[in-house]
Amino acid sequence: MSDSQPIIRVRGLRKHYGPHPVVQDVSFDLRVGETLVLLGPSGCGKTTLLKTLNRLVEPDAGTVEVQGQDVRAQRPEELRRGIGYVIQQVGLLPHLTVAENVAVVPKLLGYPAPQIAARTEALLTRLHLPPARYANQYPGQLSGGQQQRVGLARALAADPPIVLLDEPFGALDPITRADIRREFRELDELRLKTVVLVTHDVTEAFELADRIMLLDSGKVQQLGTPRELLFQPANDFVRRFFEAERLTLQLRTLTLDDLLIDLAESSTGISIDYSQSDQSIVHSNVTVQEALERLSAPSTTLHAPSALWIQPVTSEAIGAHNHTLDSTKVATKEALIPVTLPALMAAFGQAVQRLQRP
Ligand SMILES: Nc1ncnc2c1ncn2[C@@H]1O[C@H](COP(=O)(O)OP(=O)(O)OP(=O)(O)O)[C@@H](O)[C@H]1O
Repeated sequence: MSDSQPIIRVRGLRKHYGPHPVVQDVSFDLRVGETLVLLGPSGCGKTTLLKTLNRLVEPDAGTVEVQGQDVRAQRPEELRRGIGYVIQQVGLLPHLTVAENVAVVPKLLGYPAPQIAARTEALLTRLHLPPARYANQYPGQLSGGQQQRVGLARALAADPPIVLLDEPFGALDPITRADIRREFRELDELRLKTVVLVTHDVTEAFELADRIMLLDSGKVQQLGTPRELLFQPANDFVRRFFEAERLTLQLRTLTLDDLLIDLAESSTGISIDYSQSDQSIVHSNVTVQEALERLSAPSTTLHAPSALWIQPVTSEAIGAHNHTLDSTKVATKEALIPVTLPALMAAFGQAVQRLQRP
């Protein structure tokens, strides 16, 4: 398999249970290292679709290729060795310790004991379960969030190139869930893997996905980046699905980079006291949400800064900034672009309008 070939290739997949179509003509390609989130209302077929990838469900029609090979040509056990799998009900073996649970698959694969021990220790450490404290505990002695981390460590133990996750954070309270999601995003181990994750949580999908597949009644309604689904919805179902959280999602999806053109316009005429000492610098790749929080949260001086200085960090931003400098002559702090709260809000509004235009 060459690098340009998809690691997962699905064509014309269909599955019925009795008379009910559960997966209807689904096709997609996944690139190595990509995270695809399957999103949609309860019962829309997310789990069924996920399980066709590791042959826990056999489709009625269509093909699934993993690493260039039709999965039907591979023995299910062998196929699953290259595919980590995490489910909401974790499924840890209660009579095995944490370390033994993590070691199950590498042991089955006959890895040497010292290699398994080193891998287990490294994974537990990375997942914030210090081995000295947790390796010899039993699942029943752990919190739900800790069990979930062990489940993830177990799925990663044999270093599979693909990981399937079915509502992996579903059983956790919202705070633990947000924490684990952040850890999950920051885990180098997972950045290199191809991940397919099932959720019905829109925020989770937007935080974790490179692309989202939004399903309804087993049919793909749209497959695209979070930004595409938000700003170029393919149909009314997609539009309605994100309606309740639209503003929050827009604030978290757009970055200051996206607003630079609009900031050039909305900053004109706003007077900024450049001498003020409480202004702080943000990189242009932060989300609008983060910038808003910075401008409205109390700073160390117990009041919010009156302005932020945006430091362009991407080549597009630097290009746009040169344009800003020419047109507005904001040259006092050459490398930085000033923004106040009203200017940020105005630019955000303009950017949303611009991006929503067909
Ligand atoms: N083994 C099965 N036998 C019969 N019907 C099934 C089976 N598995 C799933 N279904 C049905 O197929 C439909 C899709 O189920 P699936 O679990 O794929 O949905 P989902 O989108 O993952 O739902 P949820 O978000 O609620 O977990 C549902 O109507 C479900 O009842």
